[in-house]
Amino acid sequence: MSPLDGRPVVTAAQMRAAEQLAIERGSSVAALMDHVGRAVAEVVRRIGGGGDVLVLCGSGNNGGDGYVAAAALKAAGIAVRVAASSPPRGEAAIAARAGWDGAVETLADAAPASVLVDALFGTGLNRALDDAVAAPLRRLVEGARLSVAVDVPSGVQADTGEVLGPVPAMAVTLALGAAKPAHLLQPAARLCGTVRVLDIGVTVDSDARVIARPTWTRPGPDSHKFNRGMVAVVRGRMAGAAHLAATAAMHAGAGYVVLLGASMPEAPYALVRKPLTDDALDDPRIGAVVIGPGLGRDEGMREPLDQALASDRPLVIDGDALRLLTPERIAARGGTTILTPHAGEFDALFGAGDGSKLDRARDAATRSGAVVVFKGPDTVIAAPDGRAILAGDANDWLSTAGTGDVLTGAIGAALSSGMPALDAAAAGVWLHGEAARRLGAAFIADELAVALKHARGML
Ligand SMILES: NC(=O)C1=CN([C@@H]2O[C@H](COP(=O)(O)OP(=O)(O)OC[C@H]3O[C@@H](n4cnc5c(N)ncnc54)[C@H](OP(=O)(O)O)[C@@H]3O)[C@@H](O)[C@H]2O)[C@H](O)CC1
Ligand SMILES: [K+]
Repeated sequence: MSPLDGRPVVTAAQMRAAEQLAIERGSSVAALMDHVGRAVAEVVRRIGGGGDVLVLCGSGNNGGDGYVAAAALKAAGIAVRVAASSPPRGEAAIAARAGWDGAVETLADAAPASVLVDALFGTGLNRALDDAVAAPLRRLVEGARLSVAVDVPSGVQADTGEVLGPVPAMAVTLALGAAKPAHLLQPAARLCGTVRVLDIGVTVDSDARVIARPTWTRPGPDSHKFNRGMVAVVRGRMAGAAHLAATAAMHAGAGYVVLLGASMPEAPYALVRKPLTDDALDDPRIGAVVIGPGLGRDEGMREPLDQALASDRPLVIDGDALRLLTPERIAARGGTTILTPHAGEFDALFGAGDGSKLDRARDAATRSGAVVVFKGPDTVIAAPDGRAILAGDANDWLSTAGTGDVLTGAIGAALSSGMPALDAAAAGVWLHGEAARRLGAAFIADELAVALKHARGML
């Protein structure tokens, strides 16, 4: 059982393919199910505190895992009961059911136990839970001290993170073999509780991963202000937003941050202020140009945006600037570009779509040729080559003005240090998330920008 950080994220189809490969190499569905069920039982035994257990089993292989787990718990001396929504159907699940020598109660009649194991539906969920399942599931979860979902909470669509029906929140979810998008994407992720990956003896790989603590070198004896990273932030109509981004870039560890479009010195004096002259972006030491926070969407702001797009410097584009662009225009730029849209900006730029957030972010990255940071309560970072990084579990208190500007600045700092774009975007998202976690509640964006330094100090 291990935490999610840096682990592959696979769809149900990818998981089935990995399972198929394991079978071709000599395993079988029954052997995998046996492995899974025993591993689930071991975790439940460890975290269940010796309490009695009720295992809910569905008709498919998720239910099969449940029967094996129940038998293994019983063999370990735990008081365990089983209730089923319907009889097992597949060969392996039928065999697993046969390995359980106790009674099988109906869901509607089952009494709660201190530990509930939800093995009703996993990656095979294909429609909303009907009331005959949803109502007892809720009652039994509410009646339990601890609820553990096998693979995904039943009612959660593993690939998209959609929640099909009124699904109760679980305390722990044991992701089998690898994380699925639903463990990171909202609204499903909120229902998973603590997610741990359970090794099931199947090798999985994917071009999507869970965000992990970044590798971001600290300053050394050879460091100076320019080789630590120089960030140029273009100021627009709302000076405060660019100021927040610039402050964030400084506290994320950039060596030199210049605010372009301002000339009067004011605190903080470490922030260099210069006018946005025609050659302001030509300085080859600039490692990242940040444009968009508080830029303004009026025609007058097209000029600085054109200047930024025309420069050969790596670019981070946020906020208002995203409203003045098209994916084709960004793709035509060439060079390194990172876009940081929230849902409204994303829809305006790429169109509203009905795919999963992961699919939509990937599609946007392909179309724009940019790394796309599709931010929100869950954040998907996608690169044009198909790689993706998922960050769940954001602090809800981030839903306040200016926190997006801080993220843009943090990403600018990472990019200016010379990291590849996807890594820089992920480093900024990680730093931002960690700073917010440390601040706790009701913080403001100004504090978040400063708190980046504490998160940076952890690296
Ligand atoms: N991936 C692996 O390596 C392993 C995974 N295991 C476990 O298997 C499940 C996936 O099992 P699967 O049998 O494909 O699917 P489910 O158990 O999730 O669902 C079974 C069937 O249930 C029906 N269904 C779907 N949604 C509903 C609903 N809302 N209400 C009622 N019934 C529903 C559907 O059948 P239909 O014919 O009725 O459409 C599903 O097919 C995975 O999550 C793991 O837990 C293995 O144990 C081995 C290794
Ligand atoms: K389940």
